Amino acid sequence: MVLVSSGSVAAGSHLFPDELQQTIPIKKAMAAAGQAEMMGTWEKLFNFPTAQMLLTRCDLRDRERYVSVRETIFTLLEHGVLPIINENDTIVTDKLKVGDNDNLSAIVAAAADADALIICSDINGLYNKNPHKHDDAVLIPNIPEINADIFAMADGATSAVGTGGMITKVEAAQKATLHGIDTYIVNGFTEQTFEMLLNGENPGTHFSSDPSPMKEHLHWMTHTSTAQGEVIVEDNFTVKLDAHSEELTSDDLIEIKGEFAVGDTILVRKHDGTKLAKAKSNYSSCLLSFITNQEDKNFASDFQEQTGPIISDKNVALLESDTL
Ligand SMILES: Nc1ncnc2c1ncn2[C@@H]1O[C@H](COP(=O)(O)OP(=O)(O)O)[C@@H](O)[C@H]1O
Ligand SMILES: N[C@@H](CCC(=O)OP(=O)(O)O)C(=O)O
Repeated sequence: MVLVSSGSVAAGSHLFPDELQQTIPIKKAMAAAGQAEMMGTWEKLFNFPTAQMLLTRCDLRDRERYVSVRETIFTLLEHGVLPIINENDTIVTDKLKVGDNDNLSAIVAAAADADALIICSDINGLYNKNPHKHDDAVLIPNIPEINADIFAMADGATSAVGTGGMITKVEAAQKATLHGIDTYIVNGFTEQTFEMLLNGENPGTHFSSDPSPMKEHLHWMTHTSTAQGEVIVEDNFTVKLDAHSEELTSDDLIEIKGEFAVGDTILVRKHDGTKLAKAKSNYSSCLLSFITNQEDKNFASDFQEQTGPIISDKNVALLESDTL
């Protein structure tokens, strides 16, 4: 069991009673003060040891740090200590944060090789429309596949402390099920929920895991890692996932954007803006820009012959939607 818990901002808010507006610096201070109180509350409820892990997107998008996070989770579990994970709200900026604990929990579930992800909410599960706005909304007990129709049912949050409402929960379910993890959205306020879960019953909405999940490192690249830069390619370019073909050569490149090093994740994007794939770059942005700007095309092919392809087929994750 791994617990991803929100609550630091809410727990710390009473220490800042005169702040009518929760600005970002105030929220960060509330989180710093409230995180200890939140952990104290959990510790009082359990008769076994707990451990705190505070993460940011930076810790998860970097493969080395991600592997280190996994190692700590597994070590804690092996020693009977419950990892309690939250975002490190005190140091994150918009660029560095995951932002909501639904998506964070899906990333953690993937990192922990979880069998199931259980998202406890203030409502029984996903309804066909927001029940706080529509009296005739109906609970959907089983969702075999997440598609645009399912996303269309999900609306934002209505509570003062919730972030994302059902939208981020469906996003989390998509990340987890593609990793082969069964996902549940349940009501965390009722005891019956947990009795049913322990009996192997579904108390809310169950999203079935994908029967052919993505390979672990490709899932990480698609759903956790963020691209450090972009390579812009000709509009007629297609990514071939064939071990014998050159995936990307200098002839296909039009422009290099951003700064990235060897091993960083990059986005392969068509000139018309379409996102094609995320991939691990075997070249730095500096070297790729140099190669792209060479008049002598033989230079690039000679260079690649010795150094190898820009991206290799084993480290390419095709993108199906424009949202990742
Ligand atoms: N289709 C839907 N089904 C159920 N709840 C929905 C739906 N669309 C939006 N919501 C809202 O999402 C809320 C749950 O999300 P959120 O407030 O972020 O919860 P939590 O704080 O429990 O994570 C519900 O209380 C409801 O207002
Ligand atoms: N990390 C923040 C909470 C983030 C958040 O609100 O997430 P969620 O539980 O998805 O609504 C905290 O501890 O206050």
